Amino acid sequence: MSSPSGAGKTTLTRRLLQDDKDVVMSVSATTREPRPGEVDGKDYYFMSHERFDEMVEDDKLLEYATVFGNKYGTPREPVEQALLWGKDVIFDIDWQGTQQLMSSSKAIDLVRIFILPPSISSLESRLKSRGQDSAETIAARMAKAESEISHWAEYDYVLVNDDLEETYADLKAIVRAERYRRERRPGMSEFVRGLMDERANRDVE
Ligand SMILES: Nc1nc2c(ncn2[C@@H]2O[C@H](COP(=O)(O)OP(=O)(O)O)[C@@H](O)[C@H]2O)c(=O)[nH]1
Ligand SMILES: Nc1ncnc2c1ncn2[C@@H]1O[C@H](COP(=O)(O)OP(=O)(O)O)[C@@H](O)[C@H]1O
Repeated sequence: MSSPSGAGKTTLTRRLLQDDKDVVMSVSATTREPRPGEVDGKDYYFMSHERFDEMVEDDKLLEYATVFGNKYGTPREPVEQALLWGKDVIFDIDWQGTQQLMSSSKAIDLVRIFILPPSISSLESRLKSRGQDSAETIAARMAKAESEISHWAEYDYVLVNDDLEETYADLKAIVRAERYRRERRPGMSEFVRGLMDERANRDVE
């Protein structure tokens, strides 16, 4: 899931995590400072530039990018573990990370969702009302919004997060429908074979 900063990714993903036990969050590594209330290991793995570079060198990140002057990356191991357990993983990452996941890791079956704000002025007021960034940081995020938004057409789904309840219902519908895609139902061939066998047996009887 990607969006310009402040469009509502964190709010939406937190709700989905609470509601859906088959979904886990990919907790990113970052060199940015924690915001008030953010918890290390839950919101992000906060770390120095040196530690981050070590993770890159050791190939411990599935993707990484520089956003607003800080580095952000997706730790590989927890994602691979969660997928092995049959979980769905949400990535709250920018367009650069999404492109890298698409091109590099064939093991990850990706659904890309882009969240747009209803207007630029509401984006700004949401960043201000979040009350966690300085005026300078908010200005930098607003300046970056246009370039993030320009990547919207690279995504499978695009949601305009005007009414939160409606957007959340749409997000849940997407997740639900995607789970029924034929290619994600490996047990289905066997099930259908069973149906055919049952039918053939009835012919014999
Ligand atoms: N490529 C990449 N981008 C990330 C990762 N984690 C966070 N981001 C992006 O970095 C940007 C800034 O995130 P953050 O500082 O938490 O501010 P936010 O935009 O208010 O959520 C957002 O666009 C995130 O989607 C990551 O692991 N990889
Ligand atoms: N549909 C919405 N209507 C009004 N405010 C919203 C909506 N969605 C999110 N917000 C608020 O906007 C602010 C930014 O949302 P957040 O989820 O932190 O965005 P992001 O993770 O994309 O930066 C938060 O204060 C959040 O409560």
